[in-house]
Amino acid sequence: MFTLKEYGSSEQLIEEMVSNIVTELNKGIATRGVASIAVSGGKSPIPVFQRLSKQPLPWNKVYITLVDDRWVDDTDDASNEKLVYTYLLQNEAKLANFIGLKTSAATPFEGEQVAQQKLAEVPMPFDVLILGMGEDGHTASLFPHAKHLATGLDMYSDKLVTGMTPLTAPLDRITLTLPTILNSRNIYLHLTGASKKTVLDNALNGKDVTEMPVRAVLHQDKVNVIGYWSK
Ligand SMILES: O=C1O[C@H](COP(=O)(O)O)[C@@H](O)[C@H](O)[C@H]1O
Repeated sequence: MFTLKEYGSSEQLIEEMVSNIVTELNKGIATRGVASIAVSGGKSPIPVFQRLSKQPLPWNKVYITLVDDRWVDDTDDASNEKLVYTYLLQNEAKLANFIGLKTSAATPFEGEQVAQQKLAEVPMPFDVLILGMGEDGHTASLFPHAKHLATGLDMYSDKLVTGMTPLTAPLDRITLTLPTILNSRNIYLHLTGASKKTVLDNALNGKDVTEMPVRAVLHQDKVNVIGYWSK
């Protein structure tokens, strides 16, 4: 089920989203002794990471991973892993356990197996998984009309990750598959700006997941998805 929360300012959105993340991570730690969160890359998460990194939590009991990454070196500005190190694994959150998806393989397709083994260290279901959405309707690195999209969307597959070559963006990627994304207790879809609201409305009003892969997350009844939107 999808619910949209709209905020008057991005500051209000970030404050509430971070407070909800902290609540869910604390709940996970109280119940299971550990908690996990999968985060997106791109630009939208930066202020969330900055605020989250300062929250008092038993961070040594928190596992952080990525929903996707670009197949670039971790020193490259396009690397989502670099983004997490720069903005989230700071301050209090320095103590968290981070498990990235990138490996030393030459391509994400060759790296899938090792990435999958790394990911097995992260407690699942994720307590929280945060998604973004591109103007083309991609989420994580599930890209419209991409060759490996069917693999990524296959709910009967036991693959945790798949390589992806987007047609609408540069760089090969590795991404969690849809069944892995939906193996979450809470999914938050973080959107900023009027144009993303229009894209979201289009996604909610149509069914073709090949055209807009984010629909596979919006139109499912396995896990509640909360959209956080502000101008
Ligand atoms: O390429 C990517 O883009 C999306 C959206 O990023 P945003 O900056 O427009 O929010 C992101 O969710 C994904 O993780 C990233 O790899």
